[in-house]
Amino acid sequence: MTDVVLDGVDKVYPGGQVAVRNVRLRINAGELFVLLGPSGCGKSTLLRMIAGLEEITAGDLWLNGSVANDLPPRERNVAMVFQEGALYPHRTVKGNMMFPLEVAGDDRAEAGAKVVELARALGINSMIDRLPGTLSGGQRQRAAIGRALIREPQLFLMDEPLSSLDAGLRTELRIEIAGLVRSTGTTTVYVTHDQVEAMTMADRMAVLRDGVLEDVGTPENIYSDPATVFVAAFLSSPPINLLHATLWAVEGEGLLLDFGSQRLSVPWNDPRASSLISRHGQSVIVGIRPDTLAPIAPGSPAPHGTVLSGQVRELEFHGHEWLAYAEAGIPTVDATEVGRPPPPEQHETWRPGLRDRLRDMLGRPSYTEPAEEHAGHHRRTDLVFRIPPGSRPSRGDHYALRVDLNRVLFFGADGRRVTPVHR
Ligand SMILES: Nc1ncnc2c1ncn2[C@@H]1O[C@H](COP(=O)(O)OP(=O)(O)OP(=O)(O)O)[C@@H](O)[C@H]1O
Repeated sequence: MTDVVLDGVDKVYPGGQVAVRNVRLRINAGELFVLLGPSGCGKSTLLRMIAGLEEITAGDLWLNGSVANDLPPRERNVAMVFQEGALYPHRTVKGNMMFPLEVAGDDRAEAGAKVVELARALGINSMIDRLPGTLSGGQRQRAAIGRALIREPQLFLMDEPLSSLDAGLRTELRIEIAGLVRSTGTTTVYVTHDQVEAMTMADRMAVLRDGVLEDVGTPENIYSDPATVFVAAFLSSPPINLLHATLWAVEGEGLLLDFGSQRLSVPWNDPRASSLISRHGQSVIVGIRPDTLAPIAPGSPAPHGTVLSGQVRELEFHGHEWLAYAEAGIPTVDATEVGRPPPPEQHETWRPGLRDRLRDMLGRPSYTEPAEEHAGHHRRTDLVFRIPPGSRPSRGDHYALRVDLNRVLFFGADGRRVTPVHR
């Protein structure tokens, strides 16, 4: 087992392409650690630097307490599996798995027994005498994983090993891989762009964007307490509602989230109020996951400041629930835009009527100043929410939705969380 530390690591490819920027990360010995992010964010580059297949431009890589920047790959005791695990086509599964042991000069009988044992754990023991060309994609990947693990590496690196398989097989194999590497205790770094794979497999995970580490933590941490808008959006399926609001501190009422046509209010006794008040008069991004919105039966009372409403425009039936897309007249934010330079046509949206009323109430001259920050690119789109099965919703229906304010997330215009992130 090896622990891996990346200390301020950069990668700039010849030609100037910056793939990884100042990554600081500790992967603990024995951990199944997932690197998650969209295509091109630098996941493979980071993995290849750990393997020694790519030079580190700046910063240090530590393996087991020693700087390993210049350590040749063969001296790192690392095994790697790629998207298409390359097997020797003229060797059987057993021959492929035996190969690393043969090279190391291991006893043949002992090596053979080891291969059979691992093949059994991987569910391919009945096909160890077959050639790779006669196997399915999933079986080939199992054999490639077997060949990588047979040497009992200190560090196991996997680069999207399931991405060429169909959905059912991916689900089956991800459970098996996680079980296998946990049972061996091998430190494993697993790269994927699939958030479900990351959340279901990882002990801890990191989310990368444009070569920058946006967040690191357990899947539970990152899902419920994301550091940035990008992370919240990347891990949300169905998509998180990211609503643009202006935040006003209103005496006697609480922190008013003004969405233009609708409002919510966070009471003063909410533990986040002390952080939110510093954003008085500014743009914020309010993150509301669909499972944080509950349809209210017509006529049922709801506490003041906890309800949003919309008219259903589209419906999707998912068996265990309906997913509704409702027009709510609220400007929404595109997570991929936040934290990047704003488009030139962007401008602050605010309501002079409300601003004037609040100025009168609080007597704070700052209301007359336009907010300095901008929260990404605003579009008027839909509010996504869930409707329990058994209902018979229709397009055009009006819904009032109770918002679980405790689970609402607040981000600044730069995409970072306004309230403290707990790790
Ligand atoms: N050899 C190279 N020379 C120049 N640029 C490269 C090279 N390899 C990768 N890049 C660039 O570095 C960035 C990160 O690439 P990388 O392959 O690490 O991303 P990734 O997150 O693994 O993407 P994917 O999921 O699509 O494989 C990309 O912009 C890519 O175009």
